[in-house]
Amino acid sequence: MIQLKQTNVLKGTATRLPASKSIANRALIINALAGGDAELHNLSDANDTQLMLRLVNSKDAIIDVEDAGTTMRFLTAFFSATNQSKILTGTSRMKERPIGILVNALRALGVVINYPEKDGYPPIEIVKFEGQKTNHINIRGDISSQFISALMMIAPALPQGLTLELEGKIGSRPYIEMTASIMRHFGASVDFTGNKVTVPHQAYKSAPFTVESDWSAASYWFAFTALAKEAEILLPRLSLNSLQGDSVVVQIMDQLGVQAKMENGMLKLTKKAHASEITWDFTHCPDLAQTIAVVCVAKGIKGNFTGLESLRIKETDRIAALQNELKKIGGELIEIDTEHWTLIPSKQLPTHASFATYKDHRMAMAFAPLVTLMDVAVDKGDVVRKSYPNYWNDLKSFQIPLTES
Ligand SMILES: O=C(O)C1=C[C@@H](OP(=O)(O)O)[C@@H](O)[C@H](O)C1
Ligand SMILES: C=C(OP(=O)(O)O)C(=O)O
Repeated sequence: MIQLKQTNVLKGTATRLPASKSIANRALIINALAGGDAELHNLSDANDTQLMLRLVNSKDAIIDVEDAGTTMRFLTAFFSATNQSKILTGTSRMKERPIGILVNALRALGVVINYPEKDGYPPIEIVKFEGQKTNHINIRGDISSQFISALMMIAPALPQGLTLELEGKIGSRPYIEMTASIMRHFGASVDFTGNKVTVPHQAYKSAPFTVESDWSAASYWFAFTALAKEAEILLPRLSLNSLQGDSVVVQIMDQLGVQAKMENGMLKLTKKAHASEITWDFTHCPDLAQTIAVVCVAKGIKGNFTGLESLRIKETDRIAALQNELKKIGGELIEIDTEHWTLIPSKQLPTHASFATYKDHRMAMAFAPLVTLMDVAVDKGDVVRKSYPNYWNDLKSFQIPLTES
């Protein structure tokens, strides 16, 4: 349990803001396919990236990805394309996160894959790649973009290359663009236009690469700024012109009372006036939804949200987790229909609250900024290691009294 004492003036620098695990995990896969000798700078110390770093070269027969979605999906494609027979497994939650769409695509390509436990879910057993059977695959775009990114990254290594036709709604599109962009950095030609991705067979080229800071992690500092009485927070190594779709947090938080400006190479966050209601579609930035929901509830801002569907299959069912925990501060997340949610803000905040985290790093990190308004307890605080291992240390550096028990 992490106990935080109310602190409503925040001034300083989040010096340990991590590098993006999404970017790092792509660079690690592509570098391995390129021969593995590129200099990769600023790799994240996040557990998801540390897992990828270790597992991509592992000679073990059983690969445990723990709770890392990208590591699971990207390695499934990587070990398939490189014809390494492996069993990939993970936490009990990972065994509930779907992988059937990716496995079906790999099977169509010519990979023999079995499900040792439940059809459509990890663990999976990669038996062998029998040779490429097709170079054209139709794939749903609405469950997880990670399946598409995984296939794109191995496509140059496939003898016939690969065309992917994305069907239905495409979610998390910026993550697909990010994949294309990092592939191009490593010398690959990729075309992603409309709903079609085309990647010819080709060799990746080794090239030095530096990972940007993580915009999803930065979102929590926007939340601290939005909720504090006074704030001036500096964030290092962030680029406004980012590969990361979550940099859209600048526009969302502009409506929620945060001004963000580049100053001397750092992003400076200060307070400004805010709207009384916000309408936002999270289809392309699902990882920001928890941060924004907490800020809206605490600041009395009504939310009209769409694009939350994929939240149900992340580290936890994030819709259910938000509904439970927002209630504790007087907020309500109401499902209007399968695509629309209304967020009712709090009329009166409590003086203290204790939050469960559901083994989800983003539950812990999204609720912590409430410390600017009340005493906060966060259960199982070490979940942050997935993406931002130094989160609590960064909070301490802002003089927020913190005890662990
Ligand atoms: O490709 C990536 O790095 C990611 C894609 C998104 O997942 P979905 O595509 O499943 O929405 C996002 O939620 C996840 O944190 C990271
Ligand atoms: C959904 C997330 O990660 P993943 O799907 O890679 O486990 C996340 O970091 O919020």
